[in-house]
Amino acid sequence: MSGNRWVDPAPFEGVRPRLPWWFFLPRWVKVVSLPFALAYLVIWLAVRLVILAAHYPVAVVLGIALYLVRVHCGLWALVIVVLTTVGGLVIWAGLHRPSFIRHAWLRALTEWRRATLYVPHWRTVTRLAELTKDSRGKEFRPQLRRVRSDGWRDRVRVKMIPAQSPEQWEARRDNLAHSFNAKSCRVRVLKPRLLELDFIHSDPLARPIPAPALSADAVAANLKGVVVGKTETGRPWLLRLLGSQLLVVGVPGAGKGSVLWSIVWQLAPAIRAGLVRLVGIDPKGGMELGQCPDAFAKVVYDNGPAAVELLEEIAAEVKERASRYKGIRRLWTRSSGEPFTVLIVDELADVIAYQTDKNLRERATRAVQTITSQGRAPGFAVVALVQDPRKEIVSFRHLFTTRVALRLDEPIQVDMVLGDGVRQRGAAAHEISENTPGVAWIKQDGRREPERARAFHITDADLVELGQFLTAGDASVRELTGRTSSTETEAA
Ligand SMILES: Nc1ncnc2c1ncn2[C@@H]1O[C@H](COP(=O)(O)OP(=O)(O)OP(=O)(O)O)[C@@H](O)[C@H]1O
Repeated sequence: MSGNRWVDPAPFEGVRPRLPWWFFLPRWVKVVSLPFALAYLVIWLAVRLVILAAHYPVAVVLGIALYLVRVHCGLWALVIVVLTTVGGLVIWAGLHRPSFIRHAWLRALTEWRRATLYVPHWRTVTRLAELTKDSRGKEFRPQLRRVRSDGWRDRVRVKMIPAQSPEQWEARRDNLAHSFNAKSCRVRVLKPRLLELDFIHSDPLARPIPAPALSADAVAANLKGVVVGKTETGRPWLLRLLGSQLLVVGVPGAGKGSVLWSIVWQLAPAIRAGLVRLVGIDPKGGMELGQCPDAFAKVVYDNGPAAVELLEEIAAEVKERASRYKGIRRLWTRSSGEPFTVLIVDELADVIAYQTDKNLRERATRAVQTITSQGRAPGFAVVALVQDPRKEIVSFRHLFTTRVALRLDEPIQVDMVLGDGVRQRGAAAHEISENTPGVAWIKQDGRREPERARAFHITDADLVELGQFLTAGDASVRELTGRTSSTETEAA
């Protein structure tokens, strides 16, 4: 007050303390509920301990064992046990490295990364990346679940908060990768509300993968899963040819040739036995397919009338076989007695888009469309290689059920090849290094998750060997190359 004038006091701006609801309960209610509250607390603590032991089994078991040794046997016994354990681990690693890495090293690494990286920073990172939400004074936080380290990547399971979508996590892949010291991060949906984040630390496909020995067993060739390389998880990269059409896209030097020759390499025994027939078109004058012409029943080194006629011939065969199969079989099988036909077109754009003659262009496009759309059942597969995935170049990309994106220049090209949303799930084909030709992202129709893999490195010497394998008998190939096929090794 100044003089007799009333001055309003400043409004109270402090945060009133929020007391918990049970504080206002009558005293007798509190006394009655106390044993129940204590029992609940004990159960909660026990559950937390079990969860802790499940997340850190190695540390918990080791810690308890060492503690018991120290208490019951003394300090020297503890030192001896520690030295013996370390010695045992070193011997194990020396004798059988893969099992040591799998059962000891990766388990320890998992617990280390969880304890030192993900648990301490999870709350801060999710808050700063705006993946948490405040509602009515309550914070909703995504839960950090199971962590598994594979060495080159950490798989981190996350339970999303209500009303959150995987896209929100996909949009923050880079933020998460940097926050957890990883090179990149991928988001996979395991089931509703449960995600798995892959934090990538190194590239398991950094080294070229040599071609395996040529198999002499023609029947072993599995057209539903031709092994053309290795995936980043260490499994074989299987490409489906039977019932599938394949589009391989990559900038010059991305390694399209290695995908193409890896397919031919694995089909070689079946080609030699007449179970599979290869037909090829190489508009680059034979620069690619001319390296092993013996693999092909028919091959044209041009994009002119001869190439278009070959395409039309195959299209006519597709229709003729399809009409014969009608009502007899729904999908080609070996018992049909006719060879499975693989049409390989190196640089498809030269045949259907860059063709100067409009008439030839339209005829070629029609024929390729017929083969890709109707060839599935009668046993025809197209393996089309192309550098430019734009719609103007290949207007019928959707007809290819398996799409392989090797190194590309721009993110938009990845979307064109693999389809919308696949890049956001981690398939960053535009980020594949120039130093790793043959590395690709693969998307198969019907499978949500894309796969990353590297094709075999088929060298010029391998192509010479392939040519000899296709024209000569096994013995001469062995003499020439000194390699033993996998089936022979098994037989031995
Ligand atoms: N899987 C692979 N592993 C290791 N090196 C590879 C692999 N694939 C290709 N390379 C190497 O990369 C280079 C380019 O490969 P390739 O010629 O197959 O690329 P491309 O995409 O077919 O190029 P272009 O479109 O110009 O024909 C070659 O030197 C080859 O030896």
